[in-house]
This record gives sequence, C-alpha cells and structure tokens, in this order.
Amino acid sequence: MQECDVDVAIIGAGTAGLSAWQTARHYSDRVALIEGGEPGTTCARVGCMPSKLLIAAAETAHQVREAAGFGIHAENVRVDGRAVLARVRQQRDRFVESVFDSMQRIEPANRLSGHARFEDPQTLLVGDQLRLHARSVVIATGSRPHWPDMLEAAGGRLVTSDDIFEWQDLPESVAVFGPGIIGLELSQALHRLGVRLRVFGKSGSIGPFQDEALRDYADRTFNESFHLDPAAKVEAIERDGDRVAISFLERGSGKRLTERFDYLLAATGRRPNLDRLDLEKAGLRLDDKGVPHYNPFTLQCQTTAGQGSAIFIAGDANQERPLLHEANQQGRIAGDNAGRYPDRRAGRRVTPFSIVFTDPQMATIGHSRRELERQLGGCSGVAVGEASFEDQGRAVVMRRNRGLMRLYAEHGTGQFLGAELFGPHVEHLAHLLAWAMEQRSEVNRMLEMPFYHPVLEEGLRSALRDLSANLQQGPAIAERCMEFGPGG
Ligand SMILES: Cc1cc2nc3c(=O)[nH]c(=O)nc-3n(C[C@H](O)[C@H](O)[C@H](O)COP(=O)(O)OP(=O)(O)OC[C@H]3O[C@@H](n4cnc5c(N)ncnc54)[C@H](O)[C@@H]3O)c2cc1C
Ligand SMILES: NC(=O)c1ccc[n+]([C@@H]2O[C@H](COP(=O)([O-])OP(=O)(O)OC[C@H]3O[C@@H](n4cnc5c(N)ncnc54)[C@H](O)[C@@H]3O)[C@@H](O)[C@H]2O)c1
Repeated sequence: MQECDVDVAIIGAGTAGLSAWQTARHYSDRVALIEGGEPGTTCARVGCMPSKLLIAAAETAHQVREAAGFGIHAENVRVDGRAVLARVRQQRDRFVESVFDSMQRIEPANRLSGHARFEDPQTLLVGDQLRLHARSVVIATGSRPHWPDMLEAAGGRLVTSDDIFEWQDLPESVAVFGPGIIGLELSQALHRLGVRLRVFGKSGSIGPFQDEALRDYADRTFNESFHLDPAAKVEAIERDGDRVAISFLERGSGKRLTERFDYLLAATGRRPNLDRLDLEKAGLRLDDKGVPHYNPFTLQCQTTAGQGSAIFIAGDANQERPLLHEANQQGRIAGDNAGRYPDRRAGRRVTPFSIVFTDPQMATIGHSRRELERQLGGCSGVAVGEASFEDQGRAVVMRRNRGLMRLYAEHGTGQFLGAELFGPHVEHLAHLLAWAMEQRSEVNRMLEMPFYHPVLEEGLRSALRDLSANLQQGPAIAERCMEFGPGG
C-alpha cells in the first residue's frame, strides 16, 4: 500500500469540503481533498440547483394558468414533461461543470479519489491503495436520503430526490412520503406540472414550522391544491405490477382507501455519511446516532476522553443545520482550525435561518417560539406580533395574498429574536429579518427604518407594529391604512 503524509486531509469534496480546502490551503501546500463518490457537490448535482430549476418550470406553468384571474387568457396550457426535465438537466450540468472548473485549481497531487475511512485518529485509508497520515482531518462527508423500512415494499418504484432529476418524462402520479422541506418543494412543483399526487406525513409536522398557527395555515393552503395529510394513517404499501398501491385511512372521513401511483418518493429525511468512516477507530466521543460531539464554534470533535481532537466536522455531516450557506461557513471554520491545529479559534456563526421555495414560501429566522420560551422563562418572556398577507396591499395587487407571519421579541429589552413566515416572496423578508438579528436590533429601531410603498415589506411593518404594541412599547394598531396608505 502506498503511504503519504499531508498536513490536512479533508474527507468529502462537497460545499463544506471545498471551502475547508480553500481555507486550510492558506496554512500549507499539503492539503489533500478526498472524494469517494460523484464529484460536483450535492447542491449542484441533486440538491438546491436542480430542485429550484424544477420549481421554476412549475411556477411558470402555474402563473400561466393563473393569468385568467387578471383577465388574461392563455388557452390549452400544455406541459411538455420531457422538455421540462431536459432543461433541468441541461442547466444543472452547467452548475456541476462550474464546480468541476473550480476544482481544476486544486493541484492534482492534492486531489484524491476513493472512499476514506479512519485507521487511527491521524491515519486514513483511501480506497485499497493508499494510507494517508495527516496532522489534522476535516470530516465533510455530507448526508444522503434516508427512509423507513416500510417504504421498501415499493421495490424499484421507490425513488428519492437523488433519482427524480434523471427522469426522462414526468410520471402520471407520485405518492410522496414526508411533508418536510424536500417533500413540500418537490410535491408542489410536480403537482403544478400536472402530476397527480398525495403527500403522507407521520408526525403532524409541515416543513420547518414550529409555530402551530403557521403550520395550520400552511396545511390549509397546500390542501387547497393537493392532498396532504401530515399525520397519515398508512395501512399498507404493496407493489402492483409497475405501480405502488397504498392503502390508508382518508383524512377526515377515516375511510380506508387504496390508491395506485407510478412512484413512491421517499422524502423522509437525510442521514449523515458517517457510518462507513470507521469512526470507532478515530477515538471520538459519539452521540447515540453516531455523530461526534463537537464544539459548534471551532467545529473541533471531542475525543473519548473529552479532549479536543485533531478532527473537525463541517456541513451536513454534523446535521446541525443542513443548509448550503452553513456548509460553506462551517467548512471555512473547520478548514481554518485544521490548518492552524493545534491552535484553534472560535469561528463566527451566523443567525440560523432557512427558506423553503414553495409558493407561498416558508421561512424561519432565529429561534423558534418554543425554544425562546424555554430560554426566557415561559411565555411571559416572549412577545409575539403577527400580520396576515390576506389584505396586504402589494400581495393583493399581485393576487398572491395568502400567508401569515409571526415575529418574536423579548419583553423588557424589545430585542427581536426570531420569526416564522409564510407568504409571497418571503425569501427577501427573511433576509431583512436575519440581518436585523445579526445587528441585534430592537423592534422599535426596526420600525424606524424606511419602508417604500406599495411593497410587501409594509406587511412586515404591520407585524413589527403589532409586536411593538404587544411589548407595550408602541401604540396598538388602530387605523393603519389611514396612516400609511392603502394595504400597509
Ligand atoms: C433536494 C435538495 C434540495 C436542497 N435545497 C437546498 C436549498 O435550496 N438551499 C439550501 O441552503 N440547501 C439546500 N439543500 C441542502 C444542501 O444541498 C446541503 O446542505 C449541502 O449541499 C451540504 O453540503 P456538504 O458539503 O455538507 O455535503 P455534500 O455536498 O454532499 O458533500 C459531501 C461529499 O463527501 C463525499 N463523501 C462522503 N463520504 C465519503 C468518504 N468516506 N470518503 C470520501 N468522500 C466521501 C460525498 O461523495 C460528497 O461528494 C438541498 C438538499 C437537497 C437534497
Ligand atoms: N430550501 C432549502 O433550504 C432546502 C431544500 C431542501 C432540503 N434542504 C435541507 O435538507 C434537509 C433534509 O430535508 P428533508 O425534507 O429530507 O427532511 P425534513 O426533516 O425536513 O423532513 C422529513 C419529513 O419526513 C417526515 N417523515 C419521517 N418519517 C416518515 C414516515 N415514515 N412517513 C411519512 N413521513 C415521514 C417527517 O415528519 C418530516 O416532515 C432539510 O433539513 C434542509 O436543511 C433545504
């Protein structure tokens, strides 16, 4: 077996691994990046980018159908499934290509191919041919789709988000298991492209929402378009020729129904790629799911003796916040600390926030209300402000007046602490709120910011005013339309 010495070894050339490589490279020329699967990153190959491409096509079909609501009639809308999927793949391939281009900048000697696993805390076996000794290691191995055993009954008709972008044409029907983030984005897109579907959940949860008011609102809204039961009673899953037969108790009526679908899409969560790393040989303390204990600011893993190890963990592999911008930022922190090891520095972690690209979009910023109540000693510590998009001026203009937002702040200080949003284009409002949290803004200071008219941000102002009133720091909203123009 070939032996090799490096200063830093990074396992996984995804978003976290690439950003770790770039940062660690500031300290040494001997930084190895090891990729054992398909290069190109999850985001570009099977994640963020192809899913948003599919959503963009679905959104277009929806807008054309909805045009009649403005008095504009586009007859005989036809979705060409083959063309839709061909464009998804064509653009997806361009994104993957741009990742390949950036990888070309890495010297060939530093780019290793093969599955890596630990032999001891500072030695990796890469494939069957190479033993790599490293002063420090970054685990950036990402995650993969995970499904419960009961779904296996669908056999070859069981698919995940890794598979569907390779479809040559849209199927007639899909049963989606998991109304989480991936399940909702893909379900709505497929529905709008003409695929018949039903979405089955388990725990009652919908997307990222923790606030019941938002969850119930989203439940009602999605159910106006397609069947979604967040706490479904599924009795049987069986193969029936080329199809999957699913027997379940219908929501509301409790009637036993059996429906057949072309595919069963498992969107039941993702699990970190840690199980084939031989982590027991790395001398790390693991939690009950096999994830190493690590410091969230340095991303340094703990040894079984509770000391800082020479191993760092970033991105989906640690499951803390499995999102692209987090993988990138965590990769930088882990790469910096692996490069300077045994010295290490606490990295700056940004406000948690996530955006789901459904319509209406869903977003969460900061901590959930339940978490804040836990931290601040119950509901008396947390003030809530809300506003609906149903009568919001700009949303009405665009015929997108569905949704609700709830904002949270601390009683006494008036500091803004978090929000859950469901509404049109809330990706932008979510950024404003995340930036306000980064500035540690108080609600009344946020209200002093300029607001144009007529814009969706005026809806945010209404929620902030409600929050200010509930903090007992501002007046109750009486005649808001008179004060700010129609639809504020
Ligand atoms: C359908 C879908 C849509 C998404 N949409 C969004 C979105 O809109 N916005 C957003 O922020 N996030 C989104 N995400 C999440 C985002 O894609 C991930 O958080 C991000 O890509 C994780 O990056 P990573 O570097 O941790 O992992 P990856 O990019 O998966 O990289 C890990 C790499 O490690 C390699 N590897 C694993 N084990 C080994 C080993 N033992 N040896 C060598 N190599 C190994 C793998 O082959 C892989 O290339 C989406 C995810 C999915 C699935
Ligand atoms: N827009 C984005 O930022 C974006 C998009 C896609 C994915 N992601 C990332 O990917 C991660 C994984 O997404 P995900 O949707 O796979 O996970 P998730 O945890 O968001 O959703 C999984 C869902 O499956 C349900 N479920 C579990 N077991 C089930 C069963 N037996 N039957 C029916 N339902 C079941 C859960 O209750 C949950 O609703 C997300 O946490 C997110 O960080 C982000």
